[in-house]
Amino acid sequence: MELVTYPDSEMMMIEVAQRLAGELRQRLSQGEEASIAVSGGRTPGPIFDALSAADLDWDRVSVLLTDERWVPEDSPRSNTRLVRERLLTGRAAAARFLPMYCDAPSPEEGIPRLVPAIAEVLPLTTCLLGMGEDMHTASIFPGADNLAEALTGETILVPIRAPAAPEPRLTLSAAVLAGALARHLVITGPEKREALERARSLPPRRPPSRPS
Ligand SMILES: O=C1O[C@H](COP(=O)(O)O)[C@@H](O)[C@H](O)[C@H]1O
Repeated sequence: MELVTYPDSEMMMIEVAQRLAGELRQRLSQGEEASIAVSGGRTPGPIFDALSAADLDWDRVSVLLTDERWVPEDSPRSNTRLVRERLLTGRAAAARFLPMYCDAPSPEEGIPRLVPAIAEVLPLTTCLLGMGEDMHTASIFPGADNLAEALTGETILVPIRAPAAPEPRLTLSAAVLAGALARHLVITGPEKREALERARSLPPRRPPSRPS
């Protein structure tokens, strides 16, 4: 893992957006389609603002989330809502969005409806991850009910309930995230830096195999 630090977060957000756009552009120059999974939460908004203006063939790009809270799209907690408002706009409005929420009563019941479209765009061209101060990334939370499956299982989407998460969630598994051709974890502030160091000091798990 290459650790890059920036003097200010504005510069970081712009540079990360440029790197993501470059990875998508390179992939599109080699093939028909590209895919990007992005985190939700409070951090990535400025990256989305910059990325949405990138000059690339967005109509050949699939956009999905790394994880979603099981709330309808009009909820302020919806990661989908953030992506629609800040990323799928401007030039990027031409991209294809693959949902990670549907009107099923639970994530478990939604999975069969959501997985087929996601399976089609794997491996991901690139992936933008965030991290919480409790070390969760995507919605892979310490203490989550399905933590082992999320970390070492071979499924694509994993339902998650965790003490620190107010609602049920769906997350891409570590296998899908690890299978991305490029991965970026973006954090800001000393608390998340400390969380990152804690996470890096943990013993490694069995590396996930790529889902079929
Ligand atoms: O709940 C979530 O949290 C993480 C971190 O979010 P942030 O608000 O601290 O930036 C995010 O990466 C994840 O996608 C989201 O669902």
